[in-house]
Amino acid sequence: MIEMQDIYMTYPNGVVGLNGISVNIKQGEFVYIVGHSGAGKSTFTKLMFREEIPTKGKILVNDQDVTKLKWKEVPYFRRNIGVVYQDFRLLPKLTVYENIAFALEVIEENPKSIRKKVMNVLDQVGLKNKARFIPDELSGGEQQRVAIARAIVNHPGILIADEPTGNLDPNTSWEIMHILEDINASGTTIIMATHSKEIVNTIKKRVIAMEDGVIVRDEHRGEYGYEI
Ligand SMILES: Nc1ncnc2c1ncn2[C@@H]1O[C@H](COP(=O)(O)OP(=O)(O)OP(=O)(O)O)[C@@H](O)[C@H]1O
Repeated sequence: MIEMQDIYMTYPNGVVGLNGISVNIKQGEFVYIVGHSGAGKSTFTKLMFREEIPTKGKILVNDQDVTKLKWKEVPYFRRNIGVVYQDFRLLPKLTVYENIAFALEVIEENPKSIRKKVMNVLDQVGLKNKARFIPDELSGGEQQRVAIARAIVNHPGILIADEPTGNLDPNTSWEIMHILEDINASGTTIIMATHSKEIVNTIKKRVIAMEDGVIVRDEHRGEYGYEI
């Protein structure tokens, strides 16, 4: 469960990112965040995994107030949240296997359990045969699947996807969406910021629309609602 209570966020340079947001997202929901560029979508998601701290307001993730976490508590808190980005953000010199294993090595798992988890998650995203490749040897869609595998290898309760199909062609985008739907079907909450009208209007989910740092629409099985 994610609960935001009256959240305001002003960046250090004075730009207002969020201007009074309250929202509840239940475990297992799939939520699209839509809105024009600069509306506050990324800011909204960054607050959930403590990439940013609000200027005012309370954010509860599974009853824990994220705004009150000490720096040393942040890595442990983030184990329950996977994040994927438009530009994949894989480590270019590491293989697919190593990119995913890295996420487990930093939390001191034993090598045998790491191998099992990495191969299982690669199987889940259909990339078992590419474990030894480096990111440059993969298509954009494959790189995004690796990024998703890395994000879910710890079985997080929440997956945040910030424009995960933004760099992909339509066919590849649908493949990524089907992977996200499968992950959601296993109980993971998915929060996805997107500019894709076609995806939002085809795979119907809750839609939160933002403008100028506030929520202007929040609908169950909503529409994209913008002409972009
Ligand atoms: N690190 C930052 N420092 C200062 N201002 C920022 C920072 N990040 C975002 N902003 C500003 O905050 C506002 C909201 O930005 P945000 O990135 O959340 O929008 P967005 O809806 O995700 O946009 P896009 O669709 O282009 O990704 C914008 O005015 C933006 O310029």
